[in-house]
Amino acid sequence: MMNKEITMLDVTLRDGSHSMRHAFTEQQVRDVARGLEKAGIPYFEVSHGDGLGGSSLQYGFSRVDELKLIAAAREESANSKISVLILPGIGTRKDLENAASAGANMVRVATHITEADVAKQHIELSRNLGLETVGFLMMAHMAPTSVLIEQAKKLESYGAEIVYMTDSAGALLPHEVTEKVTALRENISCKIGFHAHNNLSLAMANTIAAVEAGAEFVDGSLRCLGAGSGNTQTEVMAAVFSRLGYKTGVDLYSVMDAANDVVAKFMPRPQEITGSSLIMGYSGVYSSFLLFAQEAAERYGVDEREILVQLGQMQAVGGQEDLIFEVAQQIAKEQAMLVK
Ligand SMILES: CC[C@H](O)CC(=O)C(=O)O
Ligand SMILES: [Mn+2]
Repeated sequence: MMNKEITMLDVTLRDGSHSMRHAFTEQQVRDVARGLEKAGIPYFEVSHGDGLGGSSLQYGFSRVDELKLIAAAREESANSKISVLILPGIGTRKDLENAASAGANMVRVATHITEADVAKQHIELSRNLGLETVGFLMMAHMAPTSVLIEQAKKLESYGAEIVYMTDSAGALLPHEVTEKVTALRENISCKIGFHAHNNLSLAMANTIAAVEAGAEFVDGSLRCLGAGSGNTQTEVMAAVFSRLGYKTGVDLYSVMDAANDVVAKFMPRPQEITGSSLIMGYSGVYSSFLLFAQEAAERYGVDEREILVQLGQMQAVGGQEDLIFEVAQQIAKEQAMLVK
């Protein structure tokens, strides 16, 4: 039986920005965009890893201005729609207007799982600009399903047309995804999306669980290029959903070519599940903290896993990147006291 449709959204050029230390060149973006367009990927996202306006000392400076990258991607894609991510408090109304002028069709307004209230203004603006509008709830493992539902209802009431549940830490297990997406399906009427990270090697399994429970939009990245161990692998997802009898509209060989002939050629390291990214999934730490934790571990001579475990215990959230260095410094101090 081949009927059920799902919509794939590729985040290589946004979540992959974390893994690239925000150093995408215009040529890389053009090549990936052309590959995704050729493969028939219906949506792909282009922004700084931390969303519009993310280029900063706190999150890392972009090598090339994201508006230039969005405009370049637009030139390469006639059919694929371009999404941008925005975190209220980082990206401004002006950033959103500029992204729309540069060619964005969709805006995903991202907040921590308990903070949907702060998305209202950006969702309303996005709707007024005529953009497809998504509410994107991050770090979903940190709240019970009742809170997820309450927050999703808020996003829907502000005008979100799609609500995403985001496993930012790659910490959710398949039965938890099933339970949460089922509850979303029963409680909101807009479409549901799911975004995974592969820190526990569960991104594909969790994405299947989400779709079987009612998600219609699913994120992936080519060769998993994304924060932590990366995302559900786009080209694998195209193959798996085809085997499961879903229609994606994506051409398998072309999307494999984009992954292997384009992205694999410039990615700085393979997206493996290392000791650290495994701990991120295990302890529930924001995937984009990975490279910061590695840097902090090196600077203070401590085990990066210790830093991540403590960040998990502290329930650190996005925006608290400076905490990573404070925690590393504290661990180093404690270790020095023990030696004395
Ligand atoms: C910092 C934004 C973040 O990378 C968004 C995202 O993809 C996630 O929470 O997984
Ligand atoms: Mn992500």
